[in-house]
Amino acid sequence: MHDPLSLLLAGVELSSRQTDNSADTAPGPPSFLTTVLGSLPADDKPGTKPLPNLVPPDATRPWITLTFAQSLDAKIAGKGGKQLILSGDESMKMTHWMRTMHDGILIGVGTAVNDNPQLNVRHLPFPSQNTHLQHYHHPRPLILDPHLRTSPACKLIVNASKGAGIAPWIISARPPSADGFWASEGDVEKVQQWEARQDALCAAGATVVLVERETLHPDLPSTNTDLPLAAVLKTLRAQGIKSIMVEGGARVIQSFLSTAASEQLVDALIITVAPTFVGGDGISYVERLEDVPGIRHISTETLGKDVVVGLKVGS
Ligand SMILES: NC(=O)C1=CN([C@@H]2O[C@H](COP(=O)(O)OP(=O)(O)OC[C@H]3O[C@@H](n4cnc5c(N)ncnc54)[C@H](OP(=O)(O)O)[C@@H]3O)[C@@H](O)[C@H]2O)C=CC1
Ligand SMILES: Nc1nc(O)c(N)c(N[C@@H]2O[C@H](COP(=O)(O)O)[C@@H](O)[C@H]2O)n1
Repeated sequence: MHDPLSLLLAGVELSSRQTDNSADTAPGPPSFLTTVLGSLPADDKPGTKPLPNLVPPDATRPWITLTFAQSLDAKIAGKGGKQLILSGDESMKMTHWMRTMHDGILIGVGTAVNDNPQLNVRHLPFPSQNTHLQHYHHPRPLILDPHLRTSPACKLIVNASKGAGIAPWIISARPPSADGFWASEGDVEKVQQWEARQDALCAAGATVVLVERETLHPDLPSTNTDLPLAAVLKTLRAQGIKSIMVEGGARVIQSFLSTAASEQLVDALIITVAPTFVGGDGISYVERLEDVPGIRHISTETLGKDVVVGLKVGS
């Protein structure tokens, strides 16, 4: 039943991942990554600061690198959203180098709840002195979470409370006013529950960053609770976040790609393709990459068993 081939086809990791404890064996990011995104000035040790050259075309938003790992049949997760480790050791390490290059790392609450990720850089070589967290730049975790579904007991918050991670910012929006013309009795309760979740997250050490909902008809009740990406990015830029690595999941990738088809919102894409098939019941993103205007190939590299493709958008 669980022969190596079926496990491989299901995207299951076959060997245990080893953490490389030598800072000398892998002194810096793979050349593929520096070709696509750039590198730190020679005076700075690799991985210790976000890249200063990641500058967006205008000051209304941060630089956006959209990145994910997919199977040959373009799935990013298994049946029912089961988390799959698609990246091999080498491309996973590349992803961790990429994390050091950005001010923030953004995921949707679907990924936060489903994967309970750490979003740290633990696959990079340990420096001989100093702790991992002190040596490397760790990006600020950013979670798109309109209904505050993130658990106060998730790894991101617990790690930060132990001094072993950067506390996440939960990006949300206050629910529509409970005393407006369209409000119903249930709305009062919804607002109270949202406020209770906000208090619990803040008490656990997270920061809730509020975004104003932008709607064409502010007097009508909104059925779409997705946070407007342009407003999210503007808020984050105003809070000092100059570059963001967007790691998924499916709906967030879809939102960024569909918005990028009409306005420039994504600056670079780095896609890891693992030599495995997940099958028709796996989770995919449905937007078409070719619909993003100005998208162009920059570099491709084989890292272990995977192929990693780097693209850029705009000039
Ligand atoms: N292979 C890979 O590289 C990766 C794979 N994954 C996989 O992806 C899956 C999770 O994806 P998915 O369930 O789609 O969840 P997402 O992580 O994409 O989160 C989606 C949720 O984010 C909230 N949200 C707020 N604003 C927006 C917006 N503008 N656009 C989209 N979402 C918004 C919504 O929350 P609400 O519902 O509360 O309104 C929405 O349901 C998991 O299976 C995970 O393992 C994740 C990352 C990388
Ligand atoms: N690069 C990459 N390859 C995969 O195979 C993946 N499944 C992911 N997933 C993303 O990484 C998060 C997990 O991060 P930690 O290992 O907990 O630090 C996961 O939530 C996805 O965002 N990425």
